[in-house]
Amino acid sequence: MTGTVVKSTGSWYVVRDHATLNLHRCRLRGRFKHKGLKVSNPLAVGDVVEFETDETGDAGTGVIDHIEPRRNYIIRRSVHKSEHSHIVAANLDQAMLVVTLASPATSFGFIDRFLVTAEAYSIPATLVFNKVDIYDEELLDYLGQVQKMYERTGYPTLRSSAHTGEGVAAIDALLEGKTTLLSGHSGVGKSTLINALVPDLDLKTAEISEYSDKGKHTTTFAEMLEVRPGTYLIDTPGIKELGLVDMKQGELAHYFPEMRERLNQCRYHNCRHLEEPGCAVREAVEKGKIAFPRYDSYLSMMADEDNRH
Ligand SMILES: Nc1nc2c(ncn2[C@@H]2O[C@H](COP(=O)(O)OP(=O)(O)OP(=O)(O)O)[C@@H](O)[C@H]2O)c(=O)[nH]1
Ligand SMILES: [Zn+2]
Repeated sequence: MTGTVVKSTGSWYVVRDHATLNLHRCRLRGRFKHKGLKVSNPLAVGDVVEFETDETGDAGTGVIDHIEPRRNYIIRRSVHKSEHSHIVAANLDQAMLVVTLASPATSFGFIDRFLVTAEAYSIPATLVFNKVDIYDEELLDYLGQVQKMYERTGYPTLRSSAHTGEGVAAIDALLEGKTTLLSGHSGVGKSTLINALVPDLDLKTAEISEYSDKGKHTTTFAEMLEVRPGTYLIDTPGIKELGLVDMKQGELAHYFPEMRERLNQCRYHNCRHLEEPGCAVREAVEKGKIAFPRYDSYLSMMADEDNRH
């Protein structure tokens, strides 16, 4: 049978059968090895697997014996060298970042890091500006400018209020028929939004944990929630920021679309877009064609990379 992993505890996986939509608590048969991928978890939420129900075990249990090749995946890089990285989720159609300009404001640095990560994995990303119910006129005006900046770069944006319900239908429409990774820093209202988007959320999460909590290690990496059949949200509780893939410093500009399109216009092919003469990126920043906050994020990410090496 074929199914999708909707929750992983490290030792047990909850798999939704594609045919019946029933949940099965599954373990892995044998050991799975990744070619050239050093990760602590062989399977992640979103993985499509072949499994067999376990005749001898409890009803609803099974054994996974095959993993389908992934369309894409997001890895959370370990902080310490001794630790392996782990796969947060696989087979995503898009990513959505919930942010807010108030209480507490999300920094451009945080937003841009997320967008760079999504670019690196070729996953389309959307920004949702939540809590608009508490923005005053001035802040709403500023929001308009911020939205314009991201829209110009190619990222769709939405306004929402989990409290008044504004924008929730628009978010729901964007999710239709897709598997979406939902992310956001603590306090932006992600849980409140998920509650508004996923009907019977408590029931559904209870049902999933009934299957997974029987395992010993219940560290949850991520969970796939059903908005309706065919439409899924992947929540990543406890993950504040996605780790960037390992990239060479010279690659960073490729993950800023507005820089990417100008790279071949720089005088030097190995231009880092810092102080080099004849830099098309800097020129575009000076002419206002590249938004300064975006370039500023680029500079601070370059500095971070410098510190890591
Ligand atoms: N004014 C306003 N407050 C909101 C909105 N959405 C959420 N909040 C409030 O913001 C706080 C945080 O909301 P949560 O949904 O718990 O935020 P979260 O992003 O899930 O944060 P964690 O639970 O820490 O991960 C709560 O006090 C919510 O009531 C909104 O649209 N407008
Ligand atoms: Zn340059």
